[in-house]
Amino acid sequence: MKKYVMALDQGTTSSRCILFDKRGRICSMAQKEFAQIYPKSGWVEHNPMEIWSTQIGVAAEAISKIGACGEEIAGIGITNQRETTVVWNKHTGQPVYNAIVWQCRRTSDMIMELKDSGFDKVIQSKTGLIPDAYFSGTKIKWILEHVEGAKAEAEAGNLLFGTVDTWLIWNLTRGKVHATDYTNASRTMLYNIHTLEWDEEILARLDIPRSMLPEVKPSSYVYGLTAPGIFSNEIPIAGVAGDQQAALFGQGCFEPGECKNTYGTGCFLLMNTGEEAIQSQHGLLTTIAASDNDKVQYALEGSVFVAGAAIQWLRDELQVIKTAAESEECAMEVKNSNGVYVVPAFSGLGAPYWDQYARGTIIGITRGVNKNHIVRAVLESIAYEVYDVIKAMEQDASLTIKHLKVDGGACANNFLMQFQADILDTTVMRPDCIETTALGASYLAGLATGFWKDKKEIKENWALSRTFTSNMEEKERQELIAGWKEAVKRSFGQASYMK
Ligand SMILES: Nc1ncnc2c1ncn2[C@@H]1O[C@H](COP(=O)(O)OP(=O)(O)O)[C@@H](O)[C@H]1O
Ligand SMILES: O=P(O)(O)OC[C@H](O)CO
Repeated sequence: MKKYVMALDQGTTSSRCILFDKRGRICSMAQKEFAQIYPKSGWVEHNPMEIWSTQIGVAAEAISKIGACGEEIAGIGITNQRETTVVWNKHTGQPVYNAIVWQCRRTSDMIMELKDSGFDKVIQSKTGLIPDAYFSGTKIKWILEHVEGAKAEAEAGNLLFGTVDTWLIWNLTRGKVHATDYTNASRTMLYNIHTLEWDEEILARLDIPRSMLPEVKPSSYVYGLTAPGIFSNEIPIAGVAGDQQAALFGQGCFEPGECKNTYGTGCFLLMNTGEEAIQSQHGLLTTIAASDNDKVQYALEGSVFVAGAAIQWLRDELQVIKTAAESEECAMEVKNSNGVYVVPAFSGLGAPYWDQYARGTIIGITRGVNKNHIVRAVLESIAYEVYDVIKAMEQDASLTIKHLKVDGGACANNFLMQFQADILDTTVMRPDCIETTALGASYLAGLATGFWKDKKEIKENWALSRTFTSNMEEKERQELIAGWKEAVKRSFGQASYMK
């Protein structure tokens, strides 16, 4: 009997596996962090073999923790850090270079060239994206231009490209399936989100051979079976979606106007816009949302590059906290940030500013500022970043967001959630299950394999854990926001004059 759906959640900092039951409850979970590689300032890489080994390792661990067997698993849903780029040899399965991570800034100058020639407009109208080093397109170009022999091998049809979902599917099927889903394809900057095809004009401009690209399939669809020996039996890979689109689905945001915000390494606000691909006038992206059939749905997205990563920076680099959770205690020790603002533009700024050359900035330091003020200012900065993207979304969609569904690791922080509600003057709703990314992927797989009947059944699983409502006076809110806007301005363009 089928008891579980297995979600493989390959995030920026860790690989996770969760087994969910029919009611969307977590039955088993295993997680492993892996190495972040920073070869140069602004560059970020992962080892693709470590992505694979940690992901398959946590899958085995989650299964054995509860003594489950392969036969009890109805299907696998894959969800992943998006845009991160892997190129490998299709005969040996060996990557030709490390995975270039979505946060990596190494192709900023390539993007500037595209902008200078006006090609950014072509890209935006076809892909829905605001050209940036964030997306996969220029990362592939960089690998082909900088790895010895890669260009010729790619032209000879020997190299394959994939985002992390594709890399995992390839390994799970031992090279049988080279595919991705609509949501991940829509983050490559190579995919026309209106015609649902790889775009020949953009491929030609970036000099990327079409033969490297995976087939594109719906998010809820049987991609193939795991190869013999991977698990105790062959399990269908039946759901695939980029992590932010999976979270939107996992939160049950199926109708136009419904939105969620995920507080993970970065922060990603997504609003379902149904069959309409709205082009933002305020610095947001148009992207493909996950759906339960082969009919494509769209979403508006505000992508903030650094959120929980700033808490990790406090923990690992500054070493002012020992655990991420300790940031909440520090913030509550002080009444306010004592005039300090932190802009965590470690990887430039994404939505709504899109400044590739912005860098991290701290302003307002006086002699009385202590570590708790700095920690508090970092947490507050996450809420301000979200404020900026919410305001952009409200303008684009001509509506007011009165309730915000949240998820992701950092939404466990009560101080942050309260400050978020204060700054937005909006009710923040935290569900019982904050692992909605994994949950969304499992829903997609469970719908494709008949484990769940329909979206109605899924929606009934959503349960509220806690709401946060605003306690702040309007005057204070406006003063704080004005200070943030000033701080953001100071972060602009720093990398361009510090080269
Ligand atoms: N209690 C907390 N307070 C603030 N940040 C937290 C807390 N717990 C986890 N985080 C942050 O959340 C992030 C992990 O969330 P997760 O959703 O697992 O991210 P990802 O999928 O991007 O790896 C980390 O960056 C961590 O610093
Ligand atoms: O790893 P996460 O959860 O922060 O998500 C990363 C995003 O998919 C990047 O676009």
